[in-house]
Amino acid sequence: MTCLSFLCCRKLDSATRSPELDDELSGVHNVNLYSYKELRIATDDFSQAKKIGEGGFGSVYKGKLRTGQMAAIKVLSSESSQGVKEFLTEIQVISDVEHENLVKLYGCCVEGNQRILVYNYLENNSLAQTLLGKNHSQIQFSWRTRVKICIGVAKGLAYLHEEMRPHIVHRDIKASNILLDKDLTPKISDFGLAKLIPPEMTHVSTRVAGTIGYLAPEYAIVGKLTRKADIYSFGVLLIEIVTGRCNTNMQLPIDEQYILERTWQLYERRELVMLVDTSLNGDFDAEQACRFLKIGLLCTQDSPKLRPSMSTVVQLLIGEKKFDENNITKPGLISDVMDLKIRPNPKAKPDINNTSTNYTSSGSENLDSTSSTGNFSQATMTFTSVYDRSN
Ligand SMILES: Nc1ncnc2c1ncn2[C@@H]1O[C@H](COP(=O)(O)OP(=O)(O)OP(=O)(O)O)[C@@H](O)[C@H]1O
Repeated sequence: MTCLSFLCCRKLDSATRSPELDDELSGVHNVNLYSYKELRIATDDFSQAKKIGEGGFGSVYKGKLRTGQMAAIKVLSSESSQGVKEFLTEIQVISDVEHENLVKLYGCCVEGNQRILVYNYLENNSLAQTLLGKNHSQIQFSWRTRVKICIGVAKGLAYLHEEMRPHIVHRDIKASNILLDKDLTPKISDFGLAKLIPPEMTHVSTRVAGTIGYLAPEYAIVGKLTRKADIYSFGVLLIEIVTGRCNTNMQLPIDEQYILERTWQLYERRELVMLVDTSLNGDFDAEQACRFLKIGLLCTQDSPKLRPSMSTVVQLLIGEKKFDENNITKPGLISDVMDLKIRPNPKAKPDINNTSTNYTSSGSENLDSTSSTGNFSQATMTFTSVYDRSN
């Protein structure tokens, strides 16, 4: 294990490293550099038995490091040039980040074609596989635990948005990116899509990346990225945690398929309490649960200006601050990939080099938009919208 800032002094695969990669790495500090050999030993040669997950950019293995620490070892798929970019972004972004509700990056491995990230191993998997993937988990998510998870995620995001300089927008807040440690403390993971927003800028224009179902309308349609896009995704996640269901479920009756639409309907009928996860068997604080659902609606307002900042969300969740219900209007909703094709921004100028809509899945799940389960909506996607003018 070597400190990455010494990398340039070592003739480590310099023949196979691009000058671009060297450039990117020279700016990265505070990250340990692991040899491929150490990680191969830790994972029994990346054996199936040690594999714990598969994400959009590669496979994840569990392994014991030489120090005795358990680690989650994420091997980037070697064909993906986009993956290398995500890899470098992830290192740059999280090497400086330390917070109870953010996954800790121990270090990385850059040898030959290998790009590997080494994280703190979290014992209790992701919210997607536990809370929302009910059949595969023994974990009981009591109301207290859910409150702790919602507040923890909100604090982690508030830290990225407001305490980090430059501000960090995560861009892919969703249930599969919230991991749980042995005490069910939530940790936000997967910073590969993160974007840094310098303090003087209000937003950056970017190729859209994220997960349908969690995407803020203004970001999905014209690629305008601000912290408010994460706040929208957090609102969707908050409602998922209270209700115990995925944001999209095509197997439900038509007016219940999209969780935001359903939440709005029941809010208007003053019947929000009916949405709370029935597996709690009524063992929850109804006032608090309805407040959380209303905060979810506030976070997912169509106009980004109407969404509260994350530090305000934390205060609202813990009851330190109150909100005016008159401020809640119908949430914005992107329900279908097709929406992205047919709703261009009339003010934006098209880029002549980039006039087609190009959806590239980086996820491992079924991206067929006719899928009856609606699973496509939970995979991370990157796509270039018609009016994208950026990177
Ligand atoms: N630090 C970790 N500790 C324990 N398990 C982890 C850790 N990181 C990832 N995993 C497991 O590996 C799986 C894949 O993670 P990864 O971040 O690569 O993709 P994802 O977020 O599920 O999907 P996508 O990249 O398409 O958004 C996770 O769902 C989780 O089960």
